[in-house]
Amino acid sequence: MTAPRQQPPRLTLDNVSHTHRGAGHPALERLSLDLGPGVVALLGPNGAGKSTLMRILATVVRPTAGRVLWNGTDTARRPEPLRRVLGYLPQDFGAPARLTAAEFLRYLAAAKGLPHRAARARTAELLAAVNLGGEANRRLGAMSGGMRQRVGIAQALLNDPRLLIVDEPTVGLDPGERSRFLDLLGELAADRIVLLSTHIVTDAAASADRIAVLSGGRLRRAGTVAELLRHTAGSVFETVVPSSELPLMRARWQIVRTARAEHGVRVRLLAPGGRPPEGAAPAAPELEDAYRLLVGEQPSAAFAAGVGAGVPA
Ligand SMILES: Nc1ncnc2c1ncn2[C@@H]1O[C@H](COP(=O)(O)OP(=O)(O)OP(=O)(O)O)[C@@H](O)[C@H]1O
Repeated sequence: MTAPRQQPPRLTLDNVSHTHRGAGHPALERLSLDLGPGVVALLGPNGAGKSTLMRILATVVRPTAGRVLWNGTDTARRPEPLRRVLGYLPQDFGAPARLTAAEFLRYLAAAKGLPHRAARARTAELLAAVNLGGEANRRLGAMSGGMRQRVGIAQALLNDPRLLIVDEPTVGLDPGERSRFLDLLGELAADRIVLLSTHIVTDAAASADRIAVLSGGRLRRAGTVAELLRHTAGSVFETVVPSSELPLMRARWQIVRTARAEHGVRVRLLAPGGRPPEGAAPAAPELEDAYRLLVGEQPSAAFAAGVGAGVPA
């Protein structure tokens, strides 16, 4: 007999706003999103509202307006259905350095009420799932950052969550650890919603099925990488200028990046709907371009007022 299939989880944000007590401005404003299984990256700069949103979704704080629905149930009125199936890896999960990976997981399993034998079995299963089967007896204090983060994921999986929230998980990991960790999130997302917050565009590009770009408490756009790139088509240009012209370029256009070139500086810039610099060539958009366009930091205002007008257009 086959086990009955679980309904795919569904998380709906309906006009969610939040103003922290005593704060002069909202941390989140009228945010709406509908999420199913897969990795979703919340991508935004510092102060965008990512942590506030994650704490609302983890039912730690309530939105001051709007609703969050877990499989149709309002999580502010009835948080238990979501809490039962929630896994959370905060930025620093306070790994106790003296405990081994297995001791730490067995301790948490016992705290969640698992009997001794079940806790041992679950610990072994989870360490294998995060590719740490051979490291069960290594102390957390003797692990690399990437290994510790995988233990962090293992603890978040103890209750086999349907919603896994992971806050800025790749900070401090080297490139190899980072990519292994992001691959693991992808594997875990087959039948779960994995919500990853990050300000690193390449992490979002490498791991996410969908990306929600947040800045200033507002959802700027959500979609697949392809959808975000389509939105950016026709706005990205590259040109080479003498390095002395760079400040003026910055005053007039949003610069994505610069690189030294043989005869000056290669500049990648955004000119949405406007005029690119004379001689600039259109470039195929990348996620970094889409993100910068959506977050929309403007050319330096100090220059833009006057000096920028001197740049040849
Ligand atoms: N407890 C609080 N009280 C008052 N204001 C807060 C509080 N927590 C966050 N804020 C403010 O809310 C806004 C959003 O902050 P939040 O921490 O959610 O952003 P973030 O995207 O997670 O940023 P970071 O990447 O820096 O953690 C910021 O303006 C922040 O100063």
